[in-house]
Amino acid sequence: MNALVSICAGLAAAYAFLWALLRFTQDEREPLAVNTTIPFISPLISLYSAGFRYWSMNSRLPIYTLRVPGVRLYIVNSTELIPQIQRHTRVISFSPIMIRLVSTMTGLSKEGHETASYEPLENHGWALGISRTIHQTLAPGPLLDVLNRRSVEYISESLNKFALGKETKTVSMYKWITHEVLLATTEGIYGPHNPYRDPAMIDAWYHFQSGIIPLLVGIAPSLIARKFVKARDLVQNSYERYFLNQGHLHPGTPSFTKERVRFEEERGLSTTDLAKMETATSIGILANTLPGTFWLVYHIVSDPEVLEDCRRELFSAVKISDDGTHEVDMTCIKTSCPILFSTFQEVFRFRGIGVSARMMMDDFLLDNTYLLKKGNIVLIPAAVQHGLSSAWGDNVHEFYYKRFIREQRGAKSKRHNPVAFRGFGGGSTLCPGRHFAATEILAFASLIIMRFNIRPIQGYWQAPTVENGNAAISIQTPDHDIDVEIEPQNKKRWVVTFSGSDKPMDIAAEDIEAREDKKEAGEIH
Ligand code: HEM
Repeated sequence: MNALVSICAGLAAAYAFLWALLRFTQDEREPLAVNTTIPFISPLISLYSAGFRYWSMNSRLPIYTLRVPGVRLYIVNSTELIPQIQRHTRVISFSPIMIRLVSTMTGLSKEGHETASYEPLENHGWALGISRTIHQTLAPGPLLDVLNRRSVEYISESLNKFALGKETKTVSMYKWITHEVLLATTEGIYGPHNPYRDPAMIDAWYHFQSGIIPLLVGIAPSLIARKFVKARDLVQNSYERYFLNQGHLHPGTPSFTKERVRFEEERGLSTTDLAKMETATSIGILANTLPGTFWLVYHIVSDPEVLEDCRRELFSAVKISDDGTHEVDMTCIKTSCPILFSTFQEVFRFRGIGVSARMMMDDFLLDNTYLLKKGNIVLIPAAVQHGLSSAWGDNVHEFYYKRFIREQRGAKSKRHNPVAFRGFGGGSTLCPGRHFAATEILAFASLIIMRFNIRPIQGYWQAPTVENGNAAISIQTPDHDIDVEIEPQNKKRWVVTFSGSDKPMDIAAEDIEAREDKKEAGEIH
């Protein structure tokens, strides 16, 4: 009995202490602290149990604080606050977070970590320098065209082979699509020595990807995340062989890879650390592109109206010669298929759940109202923006494939606020791979829907649930696969080309703004 009383008294004292600690350390100018029933613990329980749905459950306040052990999380819901956060890149910075993520996830050496941590807010430091190199080599234009062309060629050749032989094939749709796109992406990015040509590397990568969160926890990974460490080491060893064999220097390897490696080597990074860095980069390159392609194909083929509209639009861009050869330039598809492009954007709105993270480098009064304290973290969950009826209308919770077509809303009606579209993040860390990924995903989906009929084996389409997704990925992943029959529509010969273009697509708010600025300056019409 006495023991029970002592335990209860101890718990009550601990609770009172935590309550007082939270209350007296929370400045009243800071965003309101919520979920404080058990101070510092309740948010962890809620986040663990609700997963990505937690953010939408708390979307009423413009901004709020979650107090968790050791740090405050400032969660931003208001669309109006987002540009203000993205403008102040020195005070509200991504660089320290990026360095920590890369270092912890990959087990970078001490010297590698020092190199990566050098001057994180300055242009000559590693973080901003590598980001600049990546953005330059992935910007629309000739360098990106090389990358896109190789991926499109791979997709076209692979689908040609797939269409040969047996009339109808049965596949697990998610597994098949992600495998095709993984190879198309990495063939483009790593050139003729692509390490993913080895099936063991592919297996190891999938395994590593599923363990990012345990690896990021960073506490004794070789004990608590043993199997993921093993998979990560296999991926790293494979990359190390690629660099030692100078795969990155092959003339068929694009500037995106060449220039990044040159930048890292100039900073004295060892080949082992280079391979570790590349292991982290592989997540950015692949983890969202694979499920993104699956969802686009799924949302088109599972709805006869969407399929019909997209097919009609796509076939108007195909040239059919006298012998029946079908010829298509994927560059035209990007620019002349507004329904398909709107469906693509709707996929990333409807399925996009990324959370942009920034570190407070100093105290800052946001919007002259909210005090954000140095050393804490700002989070912008895309799921909140994507679920705002104020931004998207009453049908916000439906998949509406024509949502992004401007004419759809009438000439006079207002376009949706592009800032509320966060499928590719925003601000200084807006995904630089969006144009590459969009081209590849659109090319794959286009060829699939033009060349094949896809039917679910169970006789009807049922959207997979998405409860067990990977918190490190910016888009939902299906909990189970869908077995489908794929049948070629005809046996015609297809010639697929990619002529290239330096014209960016209107994917993010920043793309639209840049185009409108150019129009105003008379540079385009
Ligand atoms: C459908 C595919 C993709 C999606 C949905 C996606 C999404 C995102 C998101 C949400 C961010 C974070 C932005 C922020 O924090 O505000 C990001 C950043 C980034 N993405 Fe992507 N991404 C995709 C494909 C790619 C590809 C193919 C590459 C490379 C070839 C790439 C490279 C990067 C890099 C390097 C960053 C960090 C940017 C920086 O630090 O400046 N992404 N991406």
